[in-house]
Amino acid sequence: MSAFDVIVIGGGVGGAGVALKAQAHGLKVAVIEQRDWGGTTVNRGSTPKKILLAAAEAHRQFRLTTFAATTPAIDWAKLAAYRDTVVTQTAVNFKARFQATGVTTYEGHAEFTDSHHVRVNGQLLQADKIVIATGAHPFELSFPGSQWVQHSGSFFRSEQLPVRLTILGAGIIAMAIASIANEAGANVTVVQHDAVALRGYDPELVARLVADLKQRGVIFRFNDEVAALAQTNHGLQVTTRTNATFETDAVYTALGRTANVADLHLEQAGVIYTSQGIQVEEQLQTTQSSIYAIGDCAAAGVPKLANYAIYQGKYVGDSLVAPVGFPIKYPMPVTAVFSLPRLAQAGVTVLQAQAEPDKYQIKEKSLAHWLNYQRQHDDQARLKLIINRQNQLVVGAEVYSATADELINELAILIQQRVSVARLHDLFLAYPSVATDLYGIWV
Ligand SMILES: Cc1cc2nc3c(=O)[nH]c(=O)nc-3n(C[C@H](O)[C@H](O)[C@H](O)COP(=O)(O)OP(=O)(O)OC[C@H]3O[C@@H](n4cnc5c(N)ncnc54)[C@H](O)[C@@H]3O)c2cc1C
Ligand SMILES: NC(=O)c1ccc[n+]([C@@H]2O[C@H](COP(=O)([O-])OP(=O)(O)OC[C@H]3O[C@@H](n4cnc5c(N)ncnc54)[C@H](O)[C@@H]3O)[C@@H](O)[C@H]2O)c1
Repeated sequence: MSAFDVIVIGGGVGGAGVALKAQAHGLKVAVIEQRDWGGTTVNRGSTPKKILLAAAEAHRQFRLTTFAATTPAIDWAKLAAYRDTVVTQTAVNFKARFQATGVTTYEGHAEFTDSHHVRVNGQLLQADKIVIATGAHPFELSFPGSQWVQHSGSFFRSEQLPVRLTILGAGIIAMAIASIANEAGANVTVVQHDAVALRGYDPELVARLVADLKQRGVIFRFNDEVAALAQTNHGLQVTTRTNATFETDAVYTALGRTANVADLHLEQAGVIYTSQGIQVEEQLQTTQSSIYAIGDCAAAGVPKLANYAIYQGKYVGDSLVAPVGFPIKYPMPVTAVFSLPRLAQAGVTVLQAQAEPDKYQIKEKSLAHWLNYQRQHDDQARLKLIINRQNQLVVGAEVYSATADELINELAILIQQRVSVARLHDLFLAYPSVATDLYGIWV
């Protein structure tokens, strides 16, 4: 039987965060991966998404900025081949990094036999500490014809662009798929069961994005759900709860994700989980103190995002050598929706500020007249800054623009460093750039 100081179940970004930290601390570490090294992020999430998005973005920029009579079409087959090359190479590098640093890798499905033992490919492994980093899978729906439904990951790895595609859910993944597919020439329909798209983001900025996508031809069906799908000679016939019918070629779900816990035999290890994921306390220990859970599989009360999974992984990697003795403390939240244009937020949100008007003031600024936005025809670009009324410091920001993901990171640095206008003006930056616009927009 092989024995380790730490076994990590799951070779995604969270698992890598723990394993590489623990290894750097001199521990003997094993990582077990059952499917693809790099997990969701590398294989079905942000890596393939951002490759496809680059093409859609270039197409949109060409259309908006060149005044050309026609825009060349995206060659989806070649784009897909390039995407697969990048994904494959990234996954290979992911595994190679473990091996280069001395982490032992296993390929196969891991399951607990007790709180210190895990079985993989019939082999029993033992460890003092075990970290569960098994991620999550797409939420499934069940209705007549639901066997024709694919997951969002299938869109990001598709070989062909469907002519007509339908997305279930109007969340963070749906908006990225709708933006990419629409720009690449597909007819897109988004079905959202209630009236709220991109829950948690400023509804006014979300309405701008929805209106923008509608104007480009995306159909939104709010307050509706798909009730049945049937195969026809021409594709799939969709019937909704409100009895609307339409034809489509592919249906993708983007309805949220459920923790991967079912086949780990957690009961053998004394680890409790709920529908939210594996129960963890504030130092990410499960109900069995030698076992931790991190990333998308843990019910830790934070967004299920790659940056949180990595942060939790590093925290646990440190705790394994010397218990930190204090709860995990998360940095200020910073997130982006990779739609065209993008939405991004940092710190206190507009919705939180609106709920506490005595505490926060919201300052809204159009960005459209700044050169960086003019040159990109980004004429809807907007920024909302949240100001703490007591000390007049900026504590949050939301941005709607083609480059919102970049600006939000710059704003996040200013917010976290509590940078004053005077200090910002002392900074010497390359001009003209998105960063130098900050001279004019910071309060
Ligand atoms: C389409 C999409 C786009 C996204 N885009 C972004 C983004 O832009 N920014 C962002 O921050 N986040 C994004 N996310 C979220 C991000 O991908 C996840 O938060 C992140 O992957 C979580 O990392 P993890 O290590 O917890 O899980 P995962 O990356 O899912 O890794 C878990 C690994 O564990 C393996 N595993 C599971 N069970 C077992 C077992 N029993 N034995 C062995 N191995 C097992 C799985 O095969 C998997 O490889 C996106 C997600 C999706 C689906
Ligand atoms: N840029 C990023 O940071 C990024 C990008 C993609 C994914 N992610 C991560 O992936 C997770 C999953 O994303 P997602 O877009 O699948 O989930 P989501 O929670 O963002 O959105 C799901 C949407 O589907 C709706 N919905 C639920 N049931 C429905 C039904 N039957 N019919 C129609 N609509 C229905 C929900 O109301 C919600 O609006 C996110 O929570 C996030 O953690 C992050």
